[in-house]
Amino acid sequence: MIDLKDVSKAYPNGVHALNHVNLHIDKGEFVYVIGATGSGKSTLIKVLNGEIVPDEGTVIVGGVNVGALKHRKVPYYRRNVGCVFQDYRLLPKLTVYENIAFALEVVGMPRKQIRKRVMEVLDLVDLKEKARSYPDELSGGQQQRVTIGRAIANKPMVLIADEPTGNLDPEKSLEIITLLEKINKKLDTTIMMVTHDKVLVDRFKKRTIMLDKGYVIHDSNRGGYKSL
Ligand SMILES: Nc1ncnc2c1ncn2[C@@H]1O[C@H](COP(=O)(O)OP(=O)(O)OP(=O)(O)O)[C@@H](O)[C@H]1O
Repeated sequence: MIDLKDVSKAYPNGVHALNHVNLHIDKGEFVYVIGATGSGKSTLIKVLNGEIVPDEGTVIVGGVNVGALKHRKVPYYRRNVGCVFQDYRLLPKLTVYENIAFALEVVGMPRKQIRKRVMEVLDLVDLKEKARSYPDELSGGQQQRVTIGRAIANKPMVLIADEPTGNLDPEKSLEIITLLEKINKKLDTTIMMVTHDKVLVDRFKKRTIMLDKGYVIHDSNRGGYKSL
């Protein structure tokens, strides 16, 4: 599903954010990406979602050579890659229902189908009763569940979550990881989760990829910090 071959990226200031990264992630895998601040995690996400083009190497996601995409094709590609961020990024003037529906309107889904799909998604993220609420009427955990719902509404092949529990307390973090596991199992969505949360990584063990100064320094299937 995701294939990076010898991917390197340096920023104009000379920082080598990714160095000869090789990764293969199968369809349906759920992997953590960990590493100290500045180790290249966000840059890895950006080469995967087409935000930046690597200087060297190839990035293939679901058969698409992301680095070779023409600029105008990137938005179409992104429909297949759902993204969730630490800071939610919901539209404040739209309700929960409308926030999710909006993601489907922009891809041209017919109104009737949108209604059905949004209700399915609200059920999955367990927020049916909040459909008419606005983001600022929700807790952080609920807002993150809406964001996840919006990211998966269009049934992307890959879901990238950049520190999705970064602003949440341990109990809410647990809810989020459980929801992501449900999506991974039920929909077979490939998930890459960037995290600093040692407790989650140790408790919900998964393949764990560790970056350091732009290099992959560990890649362990056993999961948990102790396995690295
Ligand atoms: N736009 C940019 N221009 C110049 N340097 C950058 C840019 N973005 C990131 N960097 C540098 O590239 C390196 C990798 O940054 P990146 O944001 O990928 O790290 P990260 O692991 O996501 O860090 P964090 O955990 O703090 O989010 C860092 O040294 C950073 O300062």
